[in-house]
Amino acid sequence: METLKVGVLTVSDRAFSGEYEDRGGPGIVAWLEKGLSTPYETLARIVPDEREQISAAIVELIDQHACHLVLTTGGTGPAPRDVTPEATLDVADKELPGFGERMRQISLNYVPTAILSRQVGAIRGTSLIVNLPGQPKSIAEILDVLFASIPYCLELMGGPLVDTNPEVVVAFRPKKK
Ligand SMILES: Nc1ncnc2c1ncn2[C@@H]1O[C@H](COP(=O)(O)OP(=O)(O)OP(=O)(O)O)[C@@H](O)[C@H]1O
Ligand SMILES: Nc1nc2c(c(=O)[nH]1)N[C@H]1C(S)=C(S)[C@@H](COP(=O)(O)O)O[C@H]1N2
Repeated sequence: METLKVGVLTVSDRAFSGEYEDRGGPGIVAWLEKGLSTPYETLARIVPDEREQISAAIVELIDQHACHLVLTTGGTGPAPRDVTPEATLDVADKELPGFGERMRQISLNYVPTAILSRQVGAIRGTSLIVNLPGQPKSIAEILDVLFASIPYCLELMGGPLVDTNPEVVVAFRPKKK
């Protein structure tokens, strides 16, 4: 049985330069540790808010390291240097608009500024890319709900069977006819 490979990409000028310690990448890894009940591996990268470097990191994680899922954090807002959604779509074959819609809907339960995130979900080849905001607390706020739809998405894309810890989130799979 193939093991799920997750690319974890922090997009932050200040975490990249060392001005502050990255809490985004470790926050995603910590969420996977409590949220997943099936085996997985993670590969983490940090890049500054530079469109080409973000795209290159996504391509490296998927094309060279065969990540089935890439979770990014940061750079989704309206600030001039926020370009993660554009960099994601630059290297995507298809967008999955429901991911952005659902994530903003979830986040509105926490902050009115949820609408400022331009985060997207997209497909490159047979891999799923999901943008999370930069606020470290937003990672669990979103994944605790959103991850219900990710295992079935990975399955439909031909990826490994992934299951979740039901105390965190229950993976939804439609019943077979
Ligand atoms: N990787 C991270 N580690 C720790 N805190 C972060 C990280 N990314 C963002 N934050 C926090 O969340 C806030 C909002 O994130 P955002 O992505 O908008 O960052 P920013 O203000 O554009 O700056 P930067 O790109 O330098 O992180 C930041 O101001 C910072 O306090
Ligand atoms: N769940 C959740 N979503 C959130 C937030 C948050 O704290 N929690 N912050 C919002 C804010 S303040 C901004 S500006 C946007 C974009 O954040 P980013 O530029 O750090 O990606 O995400 C929004 N989405």
